[in-house]
Amino acid sequence: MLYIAELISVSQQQLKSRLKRIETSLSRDRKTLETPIKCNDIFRSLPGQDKPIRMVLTKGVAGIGKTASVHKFVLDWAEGKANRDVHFVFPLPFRDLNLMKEKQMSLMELLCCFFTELKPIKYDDYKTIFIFDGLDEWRLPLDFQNNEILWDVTKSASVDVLLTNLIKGNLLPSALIWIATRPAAANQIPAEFVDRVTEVQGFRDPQRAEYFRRKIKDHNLANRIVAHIQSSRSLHIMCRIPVFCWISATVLEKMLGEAKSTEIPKTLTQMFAHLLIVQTKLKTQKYDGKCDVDIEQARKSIRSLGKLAFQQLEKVCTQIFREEFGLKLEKVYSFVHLSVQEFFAALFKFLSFARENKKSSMTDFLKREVDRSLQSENGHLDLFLRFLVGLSLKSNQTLLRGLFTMTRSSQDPCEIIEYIKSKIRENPSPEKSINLFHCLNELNDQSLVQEVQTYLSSRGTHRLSGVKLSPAQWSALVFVLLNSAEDLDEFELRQYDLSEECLLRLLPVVKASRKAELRHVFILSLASALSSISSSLRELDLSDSNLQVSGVQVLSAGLNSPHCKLEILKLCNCSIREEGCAALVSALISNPSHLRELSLNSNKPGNSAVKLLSNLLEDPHCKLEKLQLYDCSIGEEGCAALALALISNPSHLRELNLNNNEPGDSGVKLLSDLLKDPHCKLEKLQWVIFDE
Ligand SMILES: Nc1ncnc2c1ncn2[C@@H]1O[C@H](COP(=O)(O)OP(=O)(O)OP(=O)(O)O)[C@@H](O)[C@H]1O
Repeated sequence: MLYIAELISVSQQQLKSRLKRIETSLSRDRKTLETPIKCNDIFRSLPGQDKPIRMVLTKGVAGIGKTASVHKFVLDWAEGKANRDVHFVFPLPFRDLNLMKEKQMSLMELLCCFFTELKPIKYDDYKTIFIFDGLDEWRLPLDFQNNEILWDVTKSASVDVLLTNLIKGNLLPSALIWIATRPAAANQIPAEFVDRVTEVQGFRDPQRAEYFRRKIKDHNLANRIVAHIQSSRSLHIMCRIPVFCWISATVLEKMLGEAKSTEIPKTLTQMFAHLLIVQTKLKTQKYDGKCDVDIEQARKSIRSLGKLAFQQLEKVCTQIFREEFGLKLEKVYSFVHLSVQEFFAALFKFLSFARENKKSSMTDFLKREVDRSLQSENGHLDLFLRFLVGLSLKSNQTLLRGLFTMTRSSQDPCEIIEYIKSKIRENPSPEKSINLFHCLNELNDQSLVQEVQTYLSSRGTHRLSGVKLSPAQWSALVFVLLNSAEDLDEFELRQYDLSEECLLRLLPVVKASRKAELRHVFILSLASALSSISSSLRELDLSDSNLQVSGVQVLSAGLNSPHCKLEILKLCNCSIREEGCAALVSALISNPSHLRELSLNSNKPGNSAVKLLSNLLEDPHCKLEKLQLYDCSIGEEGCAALALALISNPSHLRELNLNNNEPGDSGVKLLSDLLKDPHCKLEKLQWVIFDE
């Protein structure tokens, strides 16, 4: 273990320059703020985390690779490459569990149904993992409060009762549980039962390129596809999601591989329209053994698939086609991906309108669909709407003319563009307005986006200061920032405007960033960002804000939320006094906070608050590893309390900065003794004392 104790007398000038150096080196030291976890290590605690992990909730948007991660986990275990200490892994997709939703059975019977070779044994004696994939597809409520309590694995109940009891740990308490879900359904599992929340974040640049190079055998072609995707902003963004990589690879391999030059798809509708053409040709050649597509037959099957897709989408029943042998060898069919279903549904709706509805105009039809999608709370019609407006464009209809004859001429898109913009101006939720921007993109309208891009194009800080943005422009800004080609690693409010309005408007961007710097701002709204289940904020710097007691209290409420994932909190020079400090400590002490680093430099917590802080360090929930209390007027009493706490066993603290305080002789003595104590885990302690 490395002890660094600085007990030196230096002049104030020297001290300042030393501290400057320390600060500079600290700010250069930008560590990864999110901890990447390999899927095989999903139940493994990270260094410094003592609590065993029983229940993991993994979130991720459609097609990002949740099921792929689950399959990899099971495969590696089955091949003995990982988790060799685990005796049984039971993958139970929610989609298949739906087939059992009417039945009454015991957990044991349920398992024997899925795994026919299974013998009823005492699973409590074995290390067992249950994996439930696709919570978003589960069709029954999970009533954790009112469902009957079940302890016995041989006692019959409905499947939802079995599930709530497994998740709560009533049934097989030693079994580990992994649930994967799209974000919208994640809140069905109460946070108190979840030990770890992870997120599948898809491909970053190198992985995207690797995907195409592995999938496409011809190296030159693979490189051309990678270059094309990099050159198109929208494709580049879409390809964060592996399923879009698959679609893009299928389409682009064909298009770029052919000698004749066609316009390369840039929007989602274009890409899916090409996918339909490519797959229809492929089916004709591969399964029908013919060269030319039988147009009539293709139309018929696309229409039938479209009808099925549309009807099931309306019922929010999700998921071109995959055949599986599901339970008891019944054949189960599903769309390869929800987005494919959404495309088919939109195509069906569009063709039906074009064929049947002679009275109403296309624009009125689209307006009604825009309204319907805005009313849907869970967003299940969002992508459907994007495809629908995309299909209304003449260029996309021309693309599909080989397969369909459009009996109505397409209309000028100006009117529907204006209607969508008017809806954006009405300031819907950020998710809804982002989808409306995607719709504008499908209609090749970039006007609102270009407006805000002119503000953003000026480099430097405070670009929006003094600028009055309309609600639509704010939404456009959020859209641009969320869809920027670079991954959102760091958000700096000062780059835009240091106002509370700016912060509130850009909150969706703050939530999506891994790191946010919001210096000089007084924020009350932040608590909502911190406590939101979709918050990915790991580091927050509020230094130099006049937080006052109410500010700290609101912030503490955010910290108290089980969804808060903050690991690093900097509150330097925030006028935090005793009461504020106490609120902070009580938030951190009462819940399993993730905070590892806390900077309270240049505040005035007072001795009693320092004592509370010391209690916090002794609390078994506290995971703090680094505490900065530079220039906090801490006297002998405070130092003594801290020293005592650090001798206590559970403290994880590795670094403590007490520079520029007033420990007095006895404080200094206690701190020096502390370093000799075998219980103290400190690796770095600083208490520079300077001569006035
Ligand atoms: N790591 C990966 N490497 C290559 N392909 C991948 C990877 N992850 C996912 N894919 C591809 O993306 C498709 C969608 O992935 P997957 O089904 O795992 O997504 P999901 O997050 O479970 O989506 P949903 O919420 O819609 O069920 C897969 O069929 C596969 O083709």
